Amino acid sequence: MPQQSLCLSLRQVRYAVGSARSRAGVQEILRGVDFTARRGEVTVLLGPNGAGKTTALGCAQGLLRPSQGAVSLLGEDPWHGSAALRARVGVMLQDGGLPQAVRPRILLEHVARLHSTPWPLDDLVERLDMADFMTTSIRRLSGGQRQRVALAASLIGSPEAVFLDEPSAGLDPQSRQMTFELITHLRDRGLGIVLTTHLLEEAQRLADSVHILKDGVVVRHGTVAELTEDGRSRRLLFVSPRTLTRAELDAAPTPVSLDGGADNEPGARWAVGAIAGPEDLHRLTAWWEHIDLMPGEVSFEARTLEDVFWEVSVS
Ligand SMILES: Nc1ncnc2c1ncn2[C@@H]1O[C@H](COP(=O)(O)OP(=O)(O)OP(=O)(O)O)[C@@H](O)[C@H]1O
Repeated sequence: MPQQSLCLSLRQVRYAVGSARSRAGVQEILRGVDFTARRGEVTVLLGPNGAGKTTALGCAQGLLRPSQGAVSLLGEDPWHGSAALRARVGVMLQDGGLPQAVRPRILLEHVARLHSTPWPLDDLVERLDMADFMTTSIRRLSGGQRQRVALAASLIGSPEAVFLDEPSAGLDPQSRQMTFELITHLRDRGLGIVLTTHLLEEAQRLADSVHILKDGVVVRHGTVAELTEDGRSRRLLFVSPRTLTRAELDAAPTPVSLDGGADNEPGARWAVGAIAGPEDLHRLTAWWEHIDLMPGEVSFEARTLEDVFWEVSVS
C-alpha cells in the first residue's frame, strides 16, 4: 500500500502518567502502540475497558503528547498541528462536548462558516434524518438525536480524516442503519475513518482493518477476514443420521459433544472441539469410517470478530 494513502500512523507510541517521585510512580498507559489508518478505509480500534483506546486516540488527534514514539496525521505531527491540519480532521465529540443551549441548525451553520468548503448542510441533514429536530435546543434532544448532531458536527467541515467514537451508541436500529450508510459513503468519498466501538457486530460489518488493543499494546491487527481465518483451530459441526453410542464417542479422536443442548437422536448436530489442520480432519474421517457413520451436513463454524475479541480479552 503506498505511503501516501496512509492518513494516520502511530509508531511505537508510549504514553505515561505520574512521576517517579509520587507514591503511585510512573504508570505506562501506552506501551509501544503501532497503528495505521488509510484513506478510503474504515479502521476500527477495539479493546476491553481500560485498554488505552481513548489515550491512543488522544495521541492520534494531538490532544495528548506521547512520552515516546511518533505520530503522523495527514502528514503532520498533530501535537504541533497547524490550524490547517485541524480543519482537515473531524472529531466526533461525545454528548458532553456539545453546547446544550444551542439548536443544531445554529451550531452546524456556525461550524460550517469556519470551513472553506463545508459539506452542504441540507445533504447532511437528510442523510442523518435530522430535519425534525434542527430547531430544538440540544438539551431537549434524545440521546440518539444528540449522537447524530455530534456526527454531523464532525463532518460539516468536509474533513479528510474523521475520528468517530462509538458513533452508533444509543441509536435505534433505523438510525444505526443510517449511520452505517453514511460511514460507507464517507469511505467511498475517500475519507480515512477511525472508529471505536464496543459493538463487535458493527465492527465486523464496517471495518476494512481492525486493531485490538490490550494493556496498552496492539495485540492483533488485520482485516476481519485475516483475524477470523488466521488458521487457528475451528469447531466443526456435523449432523449424525443416527444416535451415537458411548463407546463410539469414546473412540473419537477429539472430544465430540452435542451442539447447543440437542438430544442424542437421529438428525442431531454434533460439534467437534478443535480442528487445527488436515491431519485432524483425516483422524475425524477415519473415526467415521471406523464407526461406519456417513454424516449429513458437515460445516465449519464461522469465527466472528467477537470470538477473536474474547480470545484476546481472556488470554
Ligand atoms: N491521566 C491519567 N492518569 C491516570 N490514569 C489514567 C489517565 N488516563 C488514563 N488512565 C488510565 O489508563 C487506562 C487506559 O485508559 P483509556 O481511557 O485510554 O482506556 P479505554 O480503552 O479508552 O477504556 P474504555 O473502553 O473504558 O473507554 C485506564 O486504566 C485509565 O484509568
